[in-house]
Amino acid sequence: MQWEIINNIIKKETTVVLFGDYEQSIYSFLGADISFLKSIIENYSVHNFDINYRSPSYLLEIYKEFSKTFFKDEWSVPTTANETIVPEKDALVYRNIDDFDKKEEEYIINKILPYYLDKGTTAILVRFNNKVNDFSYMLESKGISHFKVSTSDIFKSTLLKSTLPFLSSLINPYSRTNWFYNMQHFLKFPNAKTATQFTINLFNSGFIPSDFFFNNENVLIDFKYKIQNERVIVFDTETTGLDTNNDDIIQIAGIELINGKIGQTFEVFLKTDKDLTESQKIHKITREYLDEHAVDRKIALKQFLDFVGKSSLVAHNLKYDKSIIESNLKRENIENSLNTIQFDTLDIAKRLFPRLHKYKLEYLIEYLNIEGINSHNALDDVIATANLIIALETHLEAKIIDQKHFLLVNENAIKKLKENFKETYCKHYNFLKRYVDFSKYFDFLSQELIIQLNFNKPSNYDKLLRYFELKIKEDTLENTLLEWLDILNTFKETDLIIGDENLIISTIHRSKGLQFDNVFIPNCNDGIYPFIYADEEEDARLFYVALTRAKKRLIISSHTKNHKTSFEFKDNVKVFLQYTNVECSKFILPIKSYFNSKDINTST
Ligand SMILES: Nc1ncnc2c1ncn2[C@@H]1O[C@H](COP(=O)(O)OP(=O)(O)OP(=O)(O)O)[C@@H](O)[C@H]1O
Repeated sequence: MQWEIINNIIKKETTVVLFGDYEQSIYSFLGADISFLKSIIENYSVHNFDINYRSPSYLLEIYKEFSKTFFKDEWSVPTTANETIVPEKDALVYRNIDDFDKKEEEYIINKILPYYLDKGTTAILVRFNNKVNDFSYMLESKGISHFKVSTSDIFKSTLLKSTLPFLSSLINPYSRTNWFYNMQHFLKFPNAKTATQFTINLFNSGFIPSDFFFNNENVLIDFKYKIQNERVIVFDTETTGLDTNNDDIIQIAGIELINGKIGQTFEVFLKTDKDLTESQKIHKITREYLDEHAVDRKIALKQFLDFVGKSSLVAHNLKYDKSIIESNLKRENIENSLNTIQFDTLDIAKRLFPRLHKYKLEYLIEYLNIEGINSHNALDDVIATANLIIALETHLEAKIIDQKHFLLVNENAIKKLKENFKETYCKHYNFLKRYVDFSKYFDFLSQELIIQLNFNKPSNYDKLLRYFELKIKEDTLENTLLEWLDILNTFKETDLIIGDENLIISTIHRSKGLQFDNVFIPNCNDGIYPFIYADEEEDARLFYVALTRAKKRLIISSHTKNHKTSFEFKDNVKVFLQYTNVECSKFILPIKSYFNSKDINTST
C-alpha cells in the first residue's frame, strides 16, 4: 500500500533514493514484508554506506560475526568503523546469571547497572513488553530514575487522541477528520459510525461545526442577501511579504458588485521602503514600477477607505488581506472605518463544494468554468474573484435549502453539540492569539478534558510535558499549533527522548533508530532469542537491532538454573572467554566463539 502511494506520487523523470537496512526489518507483525523490499530493489542500483559512525571497531566485530552466521550473504553489509579504539575493560560483557530470570533482573539492577550509570546514556532493551514493566517496577522500587518507553504508547492514548484533533480543529475548523474525533469524544454518540455520519451530513449541508458556537449558521443566507441586494467591494492586496504585522501593502485593488453586477474598479500602488527581492517573484511589481506609480501610503489607504465607504467586503482568503490591511492602517495611524461585515469566498466555496481538494482561486476558476485569470496581480484577482462570486451565487439557494433540512432533522444533536462543546471550544479558541508556555497550556487543557471526557492520565504524561517545556518556545497558541501539530501527529513515544535521559527501558522494537552509550540486552536465553513462536530469521534481525544500538558498551546476559556465578564483576571482559558451555541463546554463540578465538586487548 505504502509502495503504491509512493509510486503514484513520483514522476517518471524523478530520481528516487531509498534508504534502508534489510537487517532491521522487524515489523512483519505490522505487515512489513522483507521479500517485497528485495523485489523492489532489483530495479535500483544499490550503494552501501561503508563507514559506521556510531560504533567503534570492537562492536562492529561483534555485528559482523553475528551477520555472518545469521544473515544471508547478499544482505550483510560490511562496515568499517570510523574509530578504531581499544575497548575499555567494561565495554563488552557477557554475563551468565544464576537461577531464573527475575534473579537476572535483580542482579543487573543491583550489581551491574550502577557501574554504568555515570558513563553516559544507558538502555536496557528487552524482547517483551512485560519485561519493560518488570525492570521499570524494580528500578522504581530502588528509586532509580528512568524513562520507561511504555507498552501503550502515549500518542495512542485517549488523551492525545482527543487533544490533538481538538487543537487542530481550533486552527482548521474545516477539517472533517478532526471533527470526527471531536464528535465522538465530546458528543458521546453511540458509536464512531453515527458520529462520522453526523459530521459528514453537517459539512455536506454547507455548515462547519463551529458555526453553532459563533452564531454563524446564517452565513450563506447573509452572503446571498448582500450579493443580490447591496453594493459589496471585492478587494485584494499585494504585499512585501507574508508577515502581516511588519510587511507593507504595495498594491490594493477593489471592484464593486452592485446587486450582483460588476461596477467600477479601484487600484492604487503604495510606496514602501521594504525590500522587494523575494515578494517580487510572486507579484512581479518592480521597484522602478513603484517609483513611477506609487503614492504616499497614508493617501493610498485613505483612497481605499473612501472607495469602500460603508459597503461590506469580500476577499478570497480574507483572513490574510483583512489582517494586513488592519495592521497597515494602524501603522499609518488611520482609523479603521471598514465595514465589519466581511465574507471570504474561500469559506463560501468550502461550504458549497465541501468535497474539493483545492480551493485556490485559480483552481476554482477552472472548476467552475469561469472566465478570468489568477495572475497574482491584485486587479486581475479581484476581477476573477468577482466572477467567482457571480458563479457561486447560482449554487447558494440549493445549499440553503439543504441547511434548513439539516437543522430540522438534527435538532437534538445540534443542541447536544452546543451544550457539550461550545464552552470548551470558544474558551480555547480565544487563547489562539495569546502567548502561551505550551507545556503549561497543554497541562491545563488536558486536566480539563480528563475531567470532561472521563479518562485516566496516560503513563509518561510528565515526560510529554517536559518535552514541550524544553522544545517548544513561547509563542502565540496559534503559531505554536501551526508549527507543531503536524509534527506531533506523527510522533511516537520514543520521539520524546531528548538526550538527557540517563537510563531508558524499552523493547527492542521501540528502540529502532535510537542509540545509547551503553546497551544492556538481558534474558539472552534460548527460547527468548529466538522466541519459540517467532520467525527465527526475523528474530535474528531483531537481535541485530538491539546489538547495533550501542555506541560504546554492550552488556549481554542470560540466566541458567545449573550454573553458579562466583566471579566478581571486574572480570567482565573475560566472561566471554570463560563460559562457553552454559545454556544461552544461539544468537550469542558465534559472538562467544569469536571472543574465545581472540585475545581481546582492553584498556584498564
Ligand atoms: N558523516 C558523519 N560524520 C559523523 N557522524 C555521523 C555521520 N553520519 C552519521 N553520523 C553519526 O552516526 C550515528 C548513526 O547515524 P544515524 O542514526 O543516521 O544512522 P542510521 O543509519 O539511521 O542508524 P540506525 O538505522 O541503525 O538507527 C549518529 O550519531 C550520527 O550523528
